[in-house]
Amino acid sequence: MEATTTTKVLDDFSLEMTGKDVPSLQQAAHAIPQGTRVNVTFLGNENLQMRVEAAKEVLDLGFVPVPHISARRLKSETELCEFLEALQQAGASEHVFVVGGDPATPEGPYSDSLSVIRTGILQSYGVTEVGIAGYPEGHPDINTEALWEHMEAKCTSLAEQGLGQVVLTQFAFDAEAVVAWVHEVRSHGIEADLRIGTPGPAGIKRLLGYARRFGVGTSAGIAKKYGFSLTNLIGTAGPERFLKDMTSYESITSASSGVKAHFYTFGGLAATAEWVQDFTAQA
Ligand SMILES: NC(=O)C1=CN([C@@H]2O[C@H](COP(=O)(O)OP(=O)(O)OC[C@H]3O[C@@H](n4cnc5c(N)ncnc54)[C@H](O)[C@@H]3O)[C@@H](O)[C@H]2O)C=CC1
Ligand SMILES: Nc1nc(=O)c2c([nH]1)NC[C@@H]1CN(c3ccc(C(=O)N[C@@H](CCC(=O)O)C(=O)O)cc3)CN21
Repeated sequence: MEATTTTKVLDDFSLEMTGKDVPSLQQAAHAIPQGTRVNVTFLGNENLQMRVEAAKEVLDLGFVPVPHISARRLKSETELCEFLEALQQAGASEHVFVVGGDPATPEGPYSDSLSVIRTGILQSYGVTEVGIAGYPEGHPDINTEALWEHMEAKCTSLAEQGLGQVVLTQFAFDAEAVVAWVHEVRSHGIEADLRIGTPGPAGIKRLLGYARRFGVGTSAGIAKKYGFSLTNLIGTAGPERFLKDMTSYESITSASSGVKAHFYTFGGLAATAEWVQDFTAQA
C-alpha cells in the first residue's frame, strides 16, 4: 500500500545528464522507459557542440531531451540564438530549462533567467515548454523573497507568451521542506507541474560533496535524514527514505498534485536508472 503511493511520483520521472555522459546514457538506455525526459546540464566546462550532441543522443535513444540554458553563462544574444538554432535543427528544442547560472557576475547580457524568458525569442526556435528552478531548501546566495518574486514573474511571462511551464527543483534531502515548499508554490497560485530534484544513489562522500558545492543542507542534517554516520562515509546512499517520507503526504501523492520525481545522477546515470527500476519492481 505504502509502496504503491511512493512509486506514483516515479511515474514519468525524469533524469539529468551532462554532455560527458553520452556513453553512460547509451549503457543505461535499457533501464529507462521510452519517452522519459532527460535533462542536459549547461556546465561551464562543456561547449555548445557537446550539449547539442547529448540532446540529439537523448532523442535518438527514444527519450525527450530537456536542454538547460544558463542565463549568466551566455556571452551574447547571438550565443543564445546559436544554441537554440542548433537544438532546433537536431529536433531537440521543444523543452528547455532556463536557469540563472552560478557565475557571481554575468558573462553577458542576461543576469537572470527572467531576462532570457522575456527576450520572447524562445518560441521562434520551436520551444513550447520552459522549466524554471525551485528551491525547497532555499538558495545559499539568493534571498527567499527574491526567489518567489522571480518565480511569479517567470510564470506570468511564460503564460503571456503561451508557453508551458514546469518547476524543476534543486535536489533536496529534507522531505518535510519539500512538502512545505509544494504548499507554498500552490499558495502563490502556481499550477505548473513540480519535478522534485532527488539525488540518485551515490557514494556518501560524493553526495555530501555535491551538497556542499551547491549549498544544499548541511552534512550533519543530511546524515540524520539519510540515517548514516559522519564517522563512516564509506558506502552509497539512495533516496528510499526521502521518497517514502515525502510520499507519506497526500498533498504529494494525490492525483491532482502535479508532483513528479527528477533524479540528479551525479555521474551515475545507469546506477540511478537501475535503482528506479528495482525500486519500482519491489513496490
Ligand atoms: N536548480 C538547479 O538545478 C540549478 C540551479 N542553479 C543555480 O541557481 C541559481 C539561480 O537560478 P534561478 O533560480 O534560475 O534564478 P533566477 O535567474 O531566476 O534569478 C533570481 C534572482 O537571483 C539572482 N541570481 C541568479 N543567479 C545568481 C547567482 N549565481 N548569484 C547571485 N545572484 C543570482 C538574480 O539576479 C535574481 O535576482 C543560480 O546560481 C544557478 O546557477 C544552476 C544550475 C542548476
Ligand atoms: N547551483 C547549482 N548549480 C549547478 O550547476 C547545479 C545545481 N545547482 N544543482 C544540481 C545540478 C547538477 N549539476 C552537476 C554539475 C556537475 C556535474 C559534474 O561535475 N559531473 C562531472 C562528472 C561526475 C563526477 O565525477 O562527479 C563532470 O566531469 O562533469 C554533475 C552534475 C549541476 N547542477
